[in-house]
Amino acid sequence: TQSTRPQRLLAAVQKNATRGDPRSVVLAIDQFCRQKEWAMNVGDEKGCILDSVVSEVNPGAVLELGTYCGYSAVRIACLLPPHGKIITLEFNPDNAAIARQVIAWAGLEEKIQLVVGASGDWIPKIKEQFGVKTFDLVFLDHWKDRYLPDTKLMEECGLLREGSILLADNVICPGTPDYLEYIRNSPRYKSQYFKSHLEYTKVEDGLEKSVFLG
Ligand SMILES: O=C(NCCc1nnc(-c2ccc3[nH]cnc3c2)[nH]1)c1cc(-c2ccc(F)cc2)cc(O)c1O
Ligand SMILES: [Mg+2]
Repeated sequence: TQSTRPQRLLAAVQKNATRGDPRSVVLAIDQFCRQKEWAMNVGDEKGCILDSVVSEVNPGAVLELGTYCGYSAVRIACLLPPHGKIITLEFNPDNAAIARQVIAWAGLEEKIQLVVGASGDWIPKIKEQFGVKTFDLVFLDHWKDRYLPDTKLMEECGLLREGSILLADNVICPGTPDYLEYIRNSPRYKSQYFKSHLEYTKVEDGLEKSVFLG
């Protein structure tokens, strides 16, 4: 039977990356996506912006919405402080199964908690289920029409504190117009746009970084 793109991406990781070496996993995925098949990872160009934000925030608790194959979860987990953890949410169980194996190849199972399900269902349960008070950093990279409702839900569930950082992928392509309009006009956020390109292409895209002011 025909393999899927995530399965071929995992095979490239297992062939070209060194077990337990997260940076070699990131490199193997970027090479696969540049040389073989495009895939919707945040990628190397926007990934450098992600790295700089993670390093600056030095987060103890990270929430990622939209795991896909685990590329950004691995990239973020590499840079966490010793007790830092990331909870990452994936909707599609087949993608989650691939992401688990990518995360295992990188040797980051202890730092990355992968959860399968819908953000709207999970966000209200995170505090009790995972003993998290608030998140220092949230990386939004899931369905683009969920960025705004899930941001409002995180506010309502008390998952954000004064100084929490939201970093949103794809605010230009595919685009998240309602989220951008809200976050850039809300007195409760201070936002900054980082112009870049859609992963592995010359198409414009960017990351929107927003500080929750409480
Ligand atoms: O759809 C994307 N990403 C979403 C994956 C996901 N993985 N998990 C979820 C989830 C997780 C919990 C959820 N709860 C409710 N919906 C949920 C969706 N969503 C995406 C698409 C593109 C893209 C650009 C140009 C094109 F021509 C085609 C595609 C680029 C990107 O960087 C993306 O991130
Ligand atoms: Mg994305």
